[in-house]
Amino acid sequence: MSINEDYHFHEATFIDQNGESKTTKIPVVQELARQDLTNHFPKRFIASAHHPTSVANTHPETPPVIDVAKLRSLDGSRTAELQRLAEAAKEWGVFLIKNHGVEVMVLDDVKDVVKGFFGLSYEEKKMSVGSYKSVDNMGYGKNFVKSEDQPLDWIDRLTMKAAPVTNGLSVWPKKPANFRQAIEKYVEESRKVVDGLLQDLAESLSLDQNAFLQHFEPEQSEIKVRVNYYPPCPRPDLAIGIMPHSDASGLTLLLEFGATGALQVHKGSGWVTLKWPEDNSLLVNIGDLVEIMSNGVLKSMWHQVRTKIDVERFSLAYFYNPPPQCAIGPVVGGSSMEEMYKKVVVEDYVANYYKISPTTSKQAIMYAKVK
Ligand SMILES: O=C(O)CCC(=O)C(=O)O
Ligand SMILES: [Fe+2]
Repeated sequence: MSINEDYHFHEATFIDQNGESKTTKIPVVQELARQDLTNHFPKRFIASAHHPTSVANTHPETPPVIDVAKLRSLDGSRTAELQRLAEAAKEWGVFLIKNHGVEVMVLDDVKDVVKGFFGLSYEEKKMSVGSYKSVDNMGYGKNFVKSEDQPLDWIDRLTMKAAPVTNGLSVWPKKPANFRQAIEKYVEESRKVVDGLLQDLAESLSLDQNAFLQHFEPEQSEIKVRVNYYPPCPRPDLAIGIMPHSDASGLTLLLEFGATGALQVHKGSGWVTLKWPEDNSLLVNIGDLVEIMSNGVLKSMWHQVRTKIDVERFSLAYFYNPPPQCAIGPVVGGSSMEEMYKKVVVEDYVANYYKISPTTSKQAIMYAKVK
């Protein structure tokens, strides 16, 4: 069987270094993965030269687990849990939450519709999903593609704007029929969780409880939902699921299922593989915008996703941002701390992030740093 004819392509349009608009075709990884690639792994997916695998630690670790029930309790356990939260957020930039209050049924429905969507044929997926024209990195199959020769991620993805609700931009899949309903229910429930965590994080840093949350105006704040599907990969030594990046969000809430032990965070001098049981815990990571608001006391997480040889993995990333026109800057809470970041308008920050990404190091945040 020829490896050139039996899969479809996504199209990605980008502006090249000469300012010209280019379109490149990206294989649908889910279909590519069904072929026997052992002896001719496609060159465009070889990322190992850029991201050597040897630096990863071989013993996966479970990130700190924060008990949201304790954070909400009225007894002494709240203070101790706030302290643990501050340590986790500062030391890891990422933590798991349990007892978060999002119901198991809601999570199960999300898992079902996501699996259902990726279970459709390519034609059905395309027919089921509308398109975002000229909106960066949104829609089905779009990726951080900025050139013909960059290594491609071993991933198929679908990104939607879940809030504010707009009629002009809609890529909600029509199949499975309850896709939108299931994700919107999850978004509604998770929002309470992330709003609470934004307050807890501020409080844990001895700031006013609403120091971060005040920017997340309920009607205009943005929630993007990205569904990631990583098919089994015959060469995890060569390909990467998502290349290293930080998220251009305030907070990101991540649900993973199918497999664990693929997300890696950069900690200390190397990559740490994160592994956790599929027990409906959710992972929270600090995004660039909270790094700015916290004046760098919290650091957005530099992370990447590895591929796995024998199992497929799914994740759903929920990116929570203040309204696009909102200006954010460091909250130093009356302390004498020098401001290390400038005030930035959220949409300008995000536009710059997409303009320069992908990057090989944490560069996007430089846009907001005081030189
Ligand atoms: O799949 C994951 O674990 C992480 C996904 C991610 O980093 C992203 O979508 O930005
Ligand atoms: Fe990410």
